[in-house]
Amino acid sequence: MGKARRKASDAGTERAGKTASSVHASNSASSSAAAHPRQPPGPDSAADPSAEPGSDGLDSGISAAERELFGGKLRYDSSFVQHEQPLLKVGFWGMAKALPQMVAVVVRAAWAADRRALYGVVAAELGQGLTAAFALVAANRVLTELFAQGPTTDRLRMALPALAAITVVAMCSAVLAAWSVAMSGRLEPQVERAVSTRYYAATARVELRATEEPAVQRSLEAGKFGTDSARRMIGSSTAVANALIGLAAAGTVLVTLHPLLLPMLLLVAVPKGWGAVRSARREYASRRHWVDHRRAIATLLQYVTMPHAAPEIRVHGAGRLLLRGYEEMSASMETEQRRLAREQASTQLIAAAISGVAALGVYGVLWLLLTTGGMPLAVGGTAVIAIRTSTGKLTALVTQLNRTYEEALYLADTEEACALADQHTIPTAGKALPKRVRQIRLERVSFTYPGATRPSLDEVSLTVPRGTVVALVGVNGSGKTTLAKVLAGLLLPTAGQLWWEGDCAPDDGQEGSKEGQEGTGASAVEVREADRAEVFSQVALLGQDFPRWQMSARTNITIGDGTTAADQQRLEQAARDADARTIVDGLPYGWDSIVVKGYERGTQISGGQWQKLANARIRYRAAPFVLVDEPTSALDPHAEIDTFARLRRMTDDGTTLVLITHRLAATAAADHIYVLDHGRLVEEGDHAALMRRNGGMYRAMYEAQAAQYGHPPTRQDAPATAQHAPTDQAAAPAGQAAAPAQGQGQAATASEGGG
Ligand SMILES: Nc1ncnc2c1ncn2[C@@H]1O[C@H](COP(=O)(O)OP(=O)(O)OP(=O)(O)O)[C@@H](O)[C@H]1O
Repeated sequence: MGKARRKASDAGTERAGKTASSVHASNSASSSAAAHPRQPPGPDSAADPSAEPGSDGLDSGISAAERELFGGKLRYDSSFVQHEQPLLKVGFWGMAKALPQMVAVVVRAAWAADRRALYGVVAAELGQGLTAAFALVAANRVLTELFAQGPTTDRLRMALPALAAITVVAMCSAVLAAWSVAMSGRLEPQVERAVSTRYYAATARVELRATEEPAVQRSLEAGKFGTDSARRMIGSSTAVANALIGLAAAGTVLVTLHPLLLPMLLLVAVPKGWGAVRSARREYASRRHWVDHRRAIATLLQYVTMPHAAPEIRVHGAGRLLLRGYEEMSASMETEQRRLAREQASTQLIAAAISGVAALGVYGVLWLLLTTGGMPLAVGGTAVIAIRTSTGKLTALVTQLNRTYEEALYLADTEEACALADQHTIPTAGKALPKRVRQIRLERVSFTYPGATRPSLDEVSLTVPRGTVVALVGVNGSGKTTLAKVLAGLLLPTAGQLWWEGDCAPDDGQEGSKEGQEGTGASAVEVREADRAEVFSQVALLGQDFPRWQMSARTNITIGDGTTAADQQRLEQAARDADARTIVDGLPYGWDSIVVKGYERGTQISGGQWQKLANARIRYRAAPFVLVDEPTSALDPHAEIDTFARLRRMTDDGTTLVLITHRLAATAAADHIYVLDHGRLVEEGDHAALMRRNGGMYRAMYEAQAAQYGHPPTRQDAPATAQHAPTDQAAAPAGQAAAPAQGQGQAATASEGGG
């Protein structure tokens, strides 16, 4: 029993740890904690674990260190705690009634994953129940022979067949138990994989906007914890089945031997069952109440060993602060564990005492029956054996039922998350894009993030013509990144329309042509109706905080095209184009080097080198629309100028570059510049035109930057840095001519405000 409880506890700790890593991975953890401004309890509350958990479960149990380090109780906004109360509320019979439904979920998953293994587990468990019943019958036979009249040797000889049967049955039982272990060992990882694959595949297809909704976010987060619950449920359901079958077998044999034996068995077993339930609940309640504390401790320790925190840990003395917090918070945990152990011990003692009294009564009744001739001695002996084995089974049943129920709640979260993910999934069908996309055009596009009070994009109208460099400029928070995500089809406009416009092949029967354009060979598909997979296939993205895949240098580039097998030639070309080849040459294992430390073949690369790899990744993708957000923020001046020149050259083959950068020297070479402010398009034009605009936002930003170098620019000239940009503007790609008339009256075009 203790072992089983320990296991359940481990599972909980594992969960807490798992969440801790999420906390640690996301800066939002602390902000989330801050989002729950609670009045902290007095400093003694942690040291007074005898105090009942707070009614809201939030305020009590906080230590001084936790308050100092986290500004309050560290409560991660994860709904993995949402089922803790129901579990505590549901009684034993409630659990028992819910059992078939719970087990059905996992049986269905097992059935789909590996039927033969499932049959194997079921057969082995049924077989074990039968062998247990057989063993009791054989034991009864042995006792009957032993208590019979006659010389001892004769009685022993008579008992031999039954003894042999017991041996054979014990062997069969051992083989069946081993078979069950082997089959469930085969089944468990398959079920876990099936559930995980379903969950992660569904999650990866969710619309980006939906993931911004707190309810969806929470549900998807909660679903994570049920993936390994499916595996654990195989074990716990098997244990429940085992205990049930064993009990049924023992009960049947006992009733057959004497009708009074079954109620007697229950009299002994029920107190133990009560003790098990009470202990499991108390442990669960304690874990629930202290889970945040555990997680906070885990977070502290993770920081101590995290490479990116290492400098501050040493130089700022942050390590000392964390370790002090750890010691204090651990001391609170130890006090709680001592309290729990004391209470568990007393429950065990009470249960054992009641059970002992019941056993005394039972043995008294047995004695009475035996002495009055109401029961043969052999049957009495069998009853004692059955009572002993059955109490063990009943205790196991209660513990495992508790555990199965808990796991089933987490699994239900996963099921719910999958259903929600399916509800918000990116559609897999849609209209095909024009064969030759000429431009992306936004018509009064607005976008508001879920829960936001104001739009991040406000009626923006603009055009991104194929084969040009389009720069998005604006102060922090003006909506540039949001606009890039809308252009990429990741965020759908909450209002307005986004058109992918181009030419149809003469006879391709293209649907979605705009009215009035049919028959002209022109076509436009609105993004909501478009086949989104096709939209994504047109786009390469390099975000501000691009992912740094903890994988090989090769994969960090080839992952740019996850739909095809890695191509070495394409890889080499992409690396050369992004000036990343020299980085790979310097790595100890070349392309196979893992670009983070901590693994074999692992090595650390610099921030700028990461950025070059990411630049190579978008080249490897070879998509016609490339959206880059601050692609040079970590590069040295020469590398920066060179990278912008290389990016500019991408348009030579008709690729479109949407460039977001605060380095206005680079935007000077763009074909068209859109200036955003508070989500609105406020200016547009090329650099020279925008610089002629008196009081213009672009000009003000540009001049502020240039002044840093002590060389205020003249209004018309392109800056000196821009001259480093390739001079291939002369070979302006088709479609560029359409660029200046894009703002459609919303933004002040540079010529309007020309000074
Ligand atoms: N996930 C989000 N949820 C809610 N609001 C968001 C989210 N992302 C951005 N915003 C808000 O939208 C607005 C525009 O943000 P965006 O990241 O597009 O600006 P930006 O111009 O790219 O800024 P920066 O120059 O700092 O990168 C900001 O007010 C920001 O707070």
